[in-house]
Amino acid sequence: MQHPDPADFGAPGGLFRRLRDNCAAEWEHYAWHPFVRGLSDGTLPEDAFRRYLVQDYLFLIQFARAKALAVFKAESLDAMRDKTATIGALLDEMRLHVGYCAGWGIPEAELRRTPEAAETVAYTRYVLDRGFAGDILDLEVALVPCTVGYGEIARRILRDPGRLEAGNPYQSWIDAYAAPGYQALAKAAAARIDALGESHGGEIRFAALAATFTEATRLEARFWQMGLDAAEPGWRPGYRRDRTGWIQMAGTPGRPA
Ligand SMILES: Cc1ncc(CN)c(N)n1
Repeated sequence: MQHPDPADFGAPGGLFRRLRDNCAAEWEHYAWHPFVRGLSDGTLPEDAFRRYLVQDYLFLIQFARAKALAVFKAESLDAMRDKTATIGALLDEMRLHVGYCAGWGIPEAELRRTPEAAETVAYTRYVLDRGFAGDILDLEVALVPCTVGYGEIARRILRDPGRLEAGNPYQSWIDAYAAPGYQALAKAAAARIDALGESHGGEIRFAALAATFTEATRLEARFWQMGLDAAEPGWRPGYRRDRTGWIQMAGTPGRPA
């Protein structure tokens, strides 16, 4: 476990932090999953990352649908405007994603023809279902582990003593989520949960909201695992394959060899 981040998301005592703290073990498993540690130290097998990238494209399409549902469910005209802007930002991000995948040797045609993995279907349809069945707070709580989680993950990686910076093949992915624009988006998402908690009965509804948040967090971790399952078995963070088998990389201050 790492030290607390001074620029943490959500207000102390606010609904976002209460939801996150309520599922601390599940959140830790998501935010510091072996996949994430492999991104940080650069040892994640490329097959795992490619599998993740393709499925993330499919995920983002469904995520845009969920954001559109949030416009429909929004509690005010201002909220409708804000949500509409985030859909625009997401659709722009998808264009970048297609270019990024091309850089990893994955053409757009492959993104389009690949079927969704069971983990992608489970996560995205779960979020949509919470939104269809509930109100704007139910939907935003199902969405928030995604937005804030990646903001926190990028910050954890930047503080990781075992991080490989120079020559890390995943550095541009890390940079995208550590960027001020994404960090501001994640902060706003956590603040919105706090505000909706006040206006929409977060206290009295806590048990149901916590169940949704925890399930979405678990499904995020399953999404990382789906990527890892595409790699050759036996990989662990800090290890690389050579002709003789898995070998541990040289030690760093944070990760002894
Ligand atoms: C599965 C997943 N979760 C979160 C994010 C960050 N918006 C993402 N791109 N993909």
